[in-house]
Amino acid sequence: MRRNKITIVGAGNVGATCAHWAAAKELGDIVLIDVVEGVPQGKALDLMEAAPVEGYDSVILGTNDYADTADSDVVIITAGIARKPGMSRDDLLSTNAGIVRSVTEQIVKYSPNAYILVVSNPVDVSAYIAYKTSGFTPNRVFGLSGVLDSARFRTFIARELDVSFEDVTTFVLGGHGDDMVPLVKYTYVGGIPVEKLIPADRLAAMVERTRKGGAEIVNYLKTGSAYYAPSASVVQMAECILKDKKRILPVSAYLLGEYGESDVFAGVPAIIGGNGVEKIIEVDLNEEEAAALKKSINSVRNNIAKLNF
Ligand SMILES: NC(=O)c1ccc[n+]([C@@H]2O[C@H](COP(=O)([O-])OP(=O)(O)OC[C@H]3O[C@@H](n4cnc5c(N)ncnc54)[C@H](O)[C@@H]3O)[C@@H](O)[C@H]2O)c1
Ligand SMILES: O=C(O)C[C@H](O)C(=O)O
Repeated sequence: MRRNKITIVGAGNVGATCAHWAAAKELGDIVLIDVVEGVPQGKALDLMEAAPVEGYDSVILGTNDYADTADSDVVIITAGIARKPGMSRDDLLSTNAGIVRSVTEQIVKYSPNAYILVVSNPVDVSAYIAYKTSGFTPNRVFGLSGVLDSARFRTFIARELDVSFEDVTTFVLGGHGDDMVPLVKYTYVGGIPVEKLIPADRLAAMVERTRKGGAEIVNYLKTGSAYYAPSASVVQMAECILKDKKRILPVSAYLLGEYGESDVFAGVPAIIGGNGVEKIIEVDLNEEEAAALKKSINSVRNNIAKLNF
């Protein structure tokens, strides 16, 4: 029997931590690849040497050679630079666009049947680049945004109410930027609408904190951005594909008319299973929410317009 094979491109903070979560969940064998020689090899070996202690059976290979990634089932792209205090995610575009494009070319060459999960920022634009470069169908290329953003919102709500994190469900629409759209009206705590439990002004403050959640961590770390919650989030997306879980998760997906938008990536709720993005779910939005979504998607479009596609 063949094990699942997961390639993680970029062996930095997010990539290495993805390998950690994926191994701990025994999602399959893992290849960690980076342009820097020695780093993926060292981190992969270190992580594999934790296997006897932790009791997982994932073989973890570090490499600089794409031939080792051949026939991957899922590829997670984390390659590129991260922002520092004072920068926006969009400031990363000029560097990361070329990296995502060249990485995608290599992935497609060696793993023509893979699902590609994009993390590198600005993620909605990076996912667009990976999608166009790969030539894959849209269900097979999508990006990390809403799982992370909604995990932040869930965390703030759970701490406010001192309840289990697991009991809070919500989702976030739009691009993974400061104008993302957390949806209070679709937020529940143990099945109870959150608006019945938390006053409107407190919720508004939590929505704002969620929008700036990435920057909050960057301002603490100073040298880079968040990686524990991001890597846990994208590994959950990989798990949904590999186990055909059909969970409804907010992901950055290619829109073909949904929410009135086309030829753009943006965060939307979708069924994620063995066929990747199996169905995008459209929810009712009031005028204010629809306008906020349009604004957020327009900033993704402005960045896409800077690319040569
Ligand atoms: N979408 C999200 O929600 C989300 C969340 C967290 C981080 N990110 C983004 O993920 C990216 C990685 O963040 P990080 O904290 O791991 O950064 P990092 O600097 O720790 O790691 C990036 C790694 O990419 C490698 N790399 C650079 N060019 C490469 C190439 N051509 N091929 C292979 N590897 C290459 C670097 O050598 C480095 O090891 C950043 O762009 C960051 O903004 C996105
Ligand atoms: O904020 C960043 O630059 C990284 C990531 O997109 C995040 O939301 O943590």
